[in-house]
Amino acid sequence: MQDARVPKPMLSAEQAVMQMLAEVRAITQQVTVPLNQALDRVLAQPVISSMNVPGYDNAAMDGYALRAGDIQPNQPLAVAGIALAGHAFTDKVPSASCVRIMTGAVLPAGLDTVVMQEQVTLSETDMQQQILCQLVPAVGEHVRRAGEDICQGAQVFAAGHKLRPADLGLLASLGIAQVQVLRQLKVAIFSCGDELIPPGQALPEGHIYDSNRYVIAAMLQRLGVEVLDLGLLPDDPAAIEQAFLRAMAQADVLITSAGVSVGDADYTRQILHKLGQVNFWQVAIKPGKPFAFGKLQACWFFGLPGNPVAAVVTLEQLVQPVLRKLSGEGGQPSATLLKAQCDVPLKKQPGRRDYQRGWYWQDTTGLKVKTLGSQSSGMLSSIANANCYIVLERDSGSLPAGEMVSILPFSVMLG
Ligand SMILES: Nc1nc2c(c(=O)[nH]1)N[C@H]1C(S)=C(S)[C@@H](COP(=O)(O)OP(=O)(O)OC[C@H]3O[C@@H](n4cnc5c(N)ncnc54)[C@H](O)[C@@H]3O)O[C@H]1N2
Ligand code: MOO
Repeated sequence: MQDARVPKPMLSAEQAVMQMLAEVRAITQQVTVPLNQALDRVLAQPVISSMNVPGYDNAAMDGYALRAGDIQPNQPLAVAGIALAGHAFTDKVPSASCVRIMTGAVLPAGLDTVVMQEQVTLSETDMQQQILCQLVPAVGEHVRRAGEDICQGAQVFAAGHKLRPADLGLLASLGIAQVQVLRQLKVAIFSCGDELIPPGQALPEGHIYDSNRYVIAAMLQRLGVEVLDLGLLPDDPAAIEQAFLRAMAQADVLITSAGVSVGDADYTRQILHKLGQVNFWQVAIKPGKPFAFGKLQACWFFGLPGNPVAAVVTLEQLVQPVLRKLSGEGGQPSATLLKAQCDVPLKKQPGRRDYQRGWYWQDTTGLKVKTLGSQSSGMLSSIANANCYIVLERDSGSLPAGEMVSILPFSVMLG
């Protein structure tokens, strides 16, 4: 067993993430879900379009469909009929004629151009309507061509794509009513500690409310995984071991918070060593230094630090990429660091990369950011009131107000 008192070399966040990513493999089981339940699900197979979208040439504007070559100066075109969306227009259109057409209606055979109704002068003689074009249109103007959005046979999405709201619309536009996706990753969570009380109950002296379970469950929901909440446990080895065994039997992943630092009163560490292989790491980030990762038979284990903000930061920055890989997500979005001018001085000690909680906004001179109150890793208000991290690299010390700093807007897990 490792001796918790022996200082370990600190890993960078990138090293920790790379080591974990190298170990895990994506789940492979597939399920079929109807489109209206497919949001945030990961495609198990590529989607190939079996049709053109649009399926036919149609009008992009309300106006008149015509042959551009028929337009001669001061020569009106006779209106030969009307083409409405959803209704076939089958009449042959004589030369030097046009058809009144509505947006989305099929372009009548032989015609090649639509002129907006605002750009024609309409007149009527002997029950016959006719138009005079005010401008000479380019051939094909205001016509949406068959297949110009999506071509029959084209790959629309690759396997591993996580479906977003617009994607569901696009699949619907192809007539796809259900999709083959990977089953959801099942993530068990629990909180543990004699000092913890569930919200809604009276708080005895020397106790705090269990907040980590609520933040962690909500962040996991945002990621689109299935959450198995095993509740709040006392510091009782039998109860903790039972919860571990349940997670191992029912979940792909177990995420706990607390018990990963050097304190004495944690049975968690002993039980983890008994049930599987778990490494206790020191990661050079603040907050979030103590962190555990390993495997309990077939169940991956992530031990987040107990301090609430440290739990949030490690879940978002270290665990999120691994959960995305386990869920089968390909081409994970890389976090985009932005530059902003910091309105306030920042306190920092060199040694770890800081994820200070900040609020950024745009003003006339560019992006600005400020911290909001204390940066203690026990204070959830520091993250609840923030919309980004101010990322200060390992070697950096304190900074005066006015410096340009790197900011990392919150990911979907916190946004
Ligand atoms: N001597 C040292 N002490 C500590 C170190 C260290 O390096 N040397 N690291 C500190 C850091 S950094 C962190 S972070 C914490 C992490 O400790 P643990 O993960 O072992 O967690 P605990 O000590 O059990 O709890 C820490 C803190 O979090 C509160 N907590 C725990 N669970 C919850 C919950 N579900 N909801 C709300 N709050 C929770 C707990 O009451 C403690 O206050 O260790 C430092 N110590
Ligand atoms: O993880 Mo601790 O301070 O870094 O809260």
